[in-house]
Amino acid sequence: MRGRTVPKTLAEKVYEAHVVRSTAGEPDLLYIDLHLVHEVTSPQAFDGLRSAGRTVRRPDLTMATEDHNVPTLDILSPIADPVSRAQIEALRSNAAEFGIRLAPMGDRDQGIVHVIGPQLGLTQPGMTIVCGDSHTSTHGAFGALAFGIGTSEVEHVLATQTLPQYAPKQMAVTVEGELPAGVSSKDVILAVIAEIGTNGAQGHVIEYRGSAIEALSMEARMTICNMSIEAGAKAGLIAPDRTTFDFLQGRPHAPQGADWDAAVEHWQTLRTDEGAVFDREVVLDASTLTPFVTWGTNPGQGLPIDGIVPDPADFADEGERRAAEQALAYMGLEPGTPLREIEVDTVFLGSCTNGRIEDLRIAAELLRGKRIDADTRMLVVPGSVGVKAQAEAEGLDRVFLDAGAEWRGAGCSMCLGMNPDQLKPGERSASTSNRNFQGRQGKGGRTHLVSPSVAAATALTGKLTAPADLTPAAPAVV
Ligand SMILES: CC(C)[C@H](C(=O)O)[C@@H](O)C(=O)O
Ligand code: SF4
Repeated sequence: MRGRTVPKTLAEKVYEAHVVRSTAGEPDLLYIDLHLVHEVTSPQAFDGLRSAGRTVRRPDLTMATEDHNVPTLDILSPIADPVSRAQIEALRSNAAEFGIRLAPMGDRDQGIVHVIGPQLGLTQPGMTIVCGDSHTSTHGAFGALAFGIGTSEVEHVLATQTLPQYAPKQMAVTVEGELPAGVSSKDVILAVIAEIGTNGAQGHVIEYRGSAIEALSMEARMTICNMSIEAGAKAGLIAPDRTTFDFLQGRPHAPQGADWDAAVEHWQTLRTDEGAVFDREVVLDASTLTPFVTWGTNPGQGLPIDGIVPDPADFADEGERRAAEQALAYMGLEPGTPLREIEVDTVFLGSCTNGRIEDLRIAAELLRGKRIDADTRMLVVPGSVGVKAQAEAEGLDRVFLDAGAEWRGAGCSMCLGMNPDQLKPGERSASTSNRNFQGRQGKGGRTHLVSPSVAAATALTGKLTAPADLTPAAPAVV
């Protein structure tokens, strides 16, 4: 009888293919295929290399960009904030000293680290990808095992191109059926986090699968994988398929010619085996989902937009009740208020969650020929210079400007306000980013996480609004 191999998940396959050393009682040593670097989490790592007299082991597998601190207006003037300026300057001198490719402000490849990796075709199926940034999970949309690391680990990867790791647990999020019109992958992931909580996937890699996931574009898949970390997951991934290969083909770093064919042949094997065991599984019916918005101060405090601000007293769990009380006090919200009645000052369309071309197209379609609410400001910040150029080639910048929105340069921007794009104390935003923590978008700022279409609809009315609310009711049949 032939021996049977144990069925494996996709994440297990990618992990095991990269183990270069495994010893009982010790972490495995994992080979890293791609190391992305930005200015916030790298300065001490380079300092460490320098003081140990070490070099970067594989500069060719390392790529740096400026994103968190970059101004989105007037990028040619010196950065006013001394901390921001120092981080950018440190990255520039470190990249030059250690021979690492850098996309600085003004470069055509500059942008948010998780937007440029896929855009350049650096992100590929089956890879291990790390970055000193929690939203590295974004790259899992290509069937890569991609996760955030700390600054000391950045130093380790720079020096050795490897990382000590323990095998993560496996979780499946299966979404079957068809998403209703106006419901996006952002709503799916907000619904998942609302269901399992911000620690629900702790220690796990999530594989997203099912017919609703397979039907998503790469941009939409990236949005879902991006927020895996907000459910506490180590990483999130999706098996590569035709959609993945079509997205990658022809990109600057994608394999070409015969190498491309060989790569696709290999990538097609990157699937979870029949019978592979997951430690946890969550199943969602796509047809029941609606636009989701958050009302609180963590990404799990979200509800369908048809809902009302919850009453903390209704939470059975003591911890959740306290968290809800604190969240409502910070957010300045009263229990029972319909979510649709919440007025915002600012709409932010951008970030590594929803700052890609498809996100801008979706929002622009809703704004075309209309004016945003007179008391609401809308900031549109493309995720990269490449996304900005593409949007301008399609005339989307005009659509946003004609609607009264601001069209900015590429970067993280108001996602976390490390640059001048911030909320003032007490101001409220509808934001397509991924975190609604206290003070995240500026001290005292209040954030409601939404999808790009809810962001655009909200900009038009000045209140949290679903795109379907804008469509005039169909005439009654006589
Ligand atoms: C600055 C960086 C370390 C941080 C992260 O790791 O996620 C940032 O990108 C964020 O989104 O909060
Ligand atoms: S856009 Fe936001 S979430 Fe993404 S890397 Fe930048 S700060 Fe972090």
